[in-house]
Amino acid sequence: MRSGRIQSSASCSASSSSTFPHPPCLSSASRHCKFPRLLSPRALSLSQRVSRNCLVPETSQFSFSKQSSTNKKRLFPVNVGALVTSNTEAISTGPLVDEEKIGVLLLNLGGPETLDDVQPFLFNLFADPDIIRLPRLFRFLQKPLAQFISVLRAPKSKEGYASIGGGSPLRRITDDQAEELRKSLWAKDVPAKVYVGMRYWHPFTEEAIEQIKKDGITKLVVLPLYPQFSISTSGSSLRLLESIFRDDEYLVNMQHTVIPSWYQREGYIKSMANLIEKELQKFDRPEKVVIFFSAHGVPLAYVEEAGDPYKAEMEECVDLIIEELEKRKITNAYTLAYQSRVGPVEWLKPYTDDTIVDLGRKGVKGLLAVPISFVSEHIETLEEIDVEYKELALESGIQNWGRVPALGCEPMFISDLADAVIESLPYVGAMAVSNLEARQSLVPLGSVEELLATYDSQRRELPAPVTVWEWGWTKSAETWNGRAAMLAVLVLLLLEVTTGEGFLHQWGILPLFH
Ligand SMILES: C=CC1=C(C)c2cc3[nH]c(cc4nc(cc5[nH]c(cc1n2)c(C)c5CCC(=O)O)C(CCC(=O)O)=C4C)c(C)c3C=C
Ligand SMILES: [Fe+2]
Repeated sequence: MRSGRIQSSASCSASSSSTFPHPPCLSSASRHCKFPRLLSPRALSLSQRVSRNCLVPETSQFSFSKQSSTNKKRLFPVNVGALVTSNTEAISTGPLVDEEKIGVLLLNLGGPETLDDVQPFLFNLFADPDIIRLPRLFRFLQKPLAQFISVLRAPKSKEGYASIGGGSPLRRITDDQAEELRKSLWAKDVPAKVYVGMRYWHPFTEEAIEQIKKDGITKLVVLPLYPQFSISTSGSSLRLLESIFRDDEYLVNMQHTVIPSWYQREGYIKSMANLIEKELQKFDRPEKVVIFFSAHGVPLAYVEEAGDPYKAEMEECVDLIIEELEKRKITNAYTLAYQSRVGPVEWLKPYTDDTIVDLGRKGVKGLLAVPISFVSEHIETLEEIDVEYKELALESGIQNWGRVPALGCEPMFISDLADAVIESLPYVGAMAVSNLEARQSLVPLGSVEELLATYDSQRRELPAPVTVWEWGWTKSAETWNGRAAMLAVLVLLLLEVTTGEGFLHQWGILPLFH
């Protein structure tokens, strides 16, 4: 088989990435930008607020100098004069002095730690308006609906978590990453505290923020632990942060900046390439193995209707890893597919399961799965890839299977995250508290709200990507009347679940879900 991107026939829908184009906006200039873009090229064209692809020229770096008289350490950004921005307030070019207390807030999803946590964890997930976005009129149903769906899904999810030891390893791994990042920052002379804020389980983002306030942090770098930005992950966490910040006098005055995505950083790309290179060597004939990038999916509407940059960022990320491998003379065939869809709405294609079957049919004998959207082991690597997809691959005629581990605490990766934090420090901007508009929109100079506004400005409702819609949320039902009718049915079902009375109980169906 010829090396290069494999075009799976499973990927032939219009929405697929089968031709693997570079998004037109991702120029080679931006691809070699060493600094995480604060706004994606798409964001740039939409907002016109920042007039470049890369906020920090490659020559830009920090130097430390000690004030001989006071022996106070100062951090000076060098070469910031070369920055071009129409929003000059966005960049704090002043020195960071000892009185500043730097904090780094790692944002992550969170996962149930025990089987009893599964249903409440799912409730939190489905209660998130960035996961199920209801029409404005029906927003009051968000929580009852989340309760209903979480109760329905819990048994299936519990099975999955039971098979990986009774809970998610996410908290432990994220805590380890936070500690390693802290050590790395200190080793680079940046005495920062690192906090973990989870979106759907402990330690919740609110808990992390309380600690940040107690510790008197004055400059905060917000770092979502997702390499690529999605409205459903980093976007959701940022939206939560926005609401916490807006209502709090301390936080409104705290300077912060966000690193929205960092998949293009050299340290991350090289770390991924190292892991792939190492795993390939475990095969008898490494050059024959297809490198199979499997990313967590999102519903297609997120990309096509809400402008989620996730797909474009994912494709560029794969390209960069492949380029790095090619530099090492590793020219295996490769492909990208999307896993973990829930519900009947269309998700990003090609789907991982379809693609595996397709590759088997095409005679591929060796496959190396590379989870690419998340940097910790979790249920979808440990169960979905290691068990379900492996089984499917073997059934499909693929004889040799391997899987690249998640990055976890890989030293080069952690060190690169520390560099990303340090490089972002000059962009930590103050909120103009006196400026009512700024206060309302919580846009301290190119941060949380600016990102949200850019990617998802209209906040349109999206089809709910959840199982409960399977028996009714079809394309033809996508009218207001249809939605209203379905919601009415849901309310009836909800009443039935909560009161224990109704037609499903009469027919003996509903107790199955308890
Ligand atoms: C980049 C990563 C992720 C994206 C994008 C994402 C979108 C997304 N997820 C759901 C629904 C569920 N996700 C669940 C678990 C889960 N999701 C991610 C990552 C992304 N999700 C991770 C890392 C995990 C696992 C955490 C762990 O405990 O190990 C679950 C629960 C598990 C299950 O029942 O399958 C659900 C449900 C949607 C609907 C969505 C986009 C809209
Ligand atoms: Fe998910």
